[in-house]
Amino acid sequence: MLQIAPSILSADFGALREAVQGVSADADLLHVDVMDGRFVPNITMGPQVVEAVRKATDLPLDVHMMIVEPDRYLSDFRQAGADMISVHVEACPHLERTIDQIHQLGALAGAAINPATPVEMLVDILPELDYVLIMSVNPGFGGQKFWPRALEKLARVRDLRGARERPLIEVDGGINAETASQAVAHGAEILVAGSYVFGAEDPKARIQILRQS
Ligand SMILES: O=C(CO)[C@@H](O)[C@H](O)COP(=O)(O)O
Repeated sequence: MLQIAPSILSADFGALREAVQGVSADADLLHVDVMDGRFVPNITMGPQVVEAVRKATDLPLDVHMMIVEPDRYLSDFRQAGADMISVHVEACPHLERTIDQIHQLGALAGAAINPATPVEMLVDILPELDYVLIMSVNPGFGGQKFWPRALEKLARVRDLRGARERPLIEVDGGINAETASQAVAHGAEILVAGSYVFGAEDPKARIQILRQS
């Protein structure tokens, strides 16, 4: 079943609780973008924000770590309420160990890859992943244009997975009504959407549109 994960990066941080509660009945997950100004050229939120969001909703929190040395912070984010944690292949020299650490903490583990990173990097670790996060923009900012070649990458992950149910396939960046349909047709099962949902007058209606994809 298709899951919709609004990204709070595009929410009004001055009214974050209201923004989160406004989508909680309609979304399946909440996506939380953690950026450090090193792995990506932007700085966003830390465990305190995750803790505040945790108190505002019962939805599973899908924390996307766009940081160097994520191993140092996994436990903090898990304690703050992260249910799913994805780390970047490009930031993890010992990805298998990092994924194992996430599992030891009791969270679902995902591997995220930038547009320029081939999905083949994941072949040997695929059976250990709960989800793969295909970036369809270069990470760092909301509101960017969908990178069409991400579609081939989604299809390649689906092929690599074969008949197995896991890892689930998540896509993030530039998702709107049109790109959502294309992404789902190529294998996406979790759609992350920031500006399309939180930039709208009626975020709930936008979630319903994405669900039709
Ligand atoms: O990780 C990121 C950006 O790096 C995303 O999660 C953004 O939050 C998606 O924003 P939109 O492209 O949907 O506006």
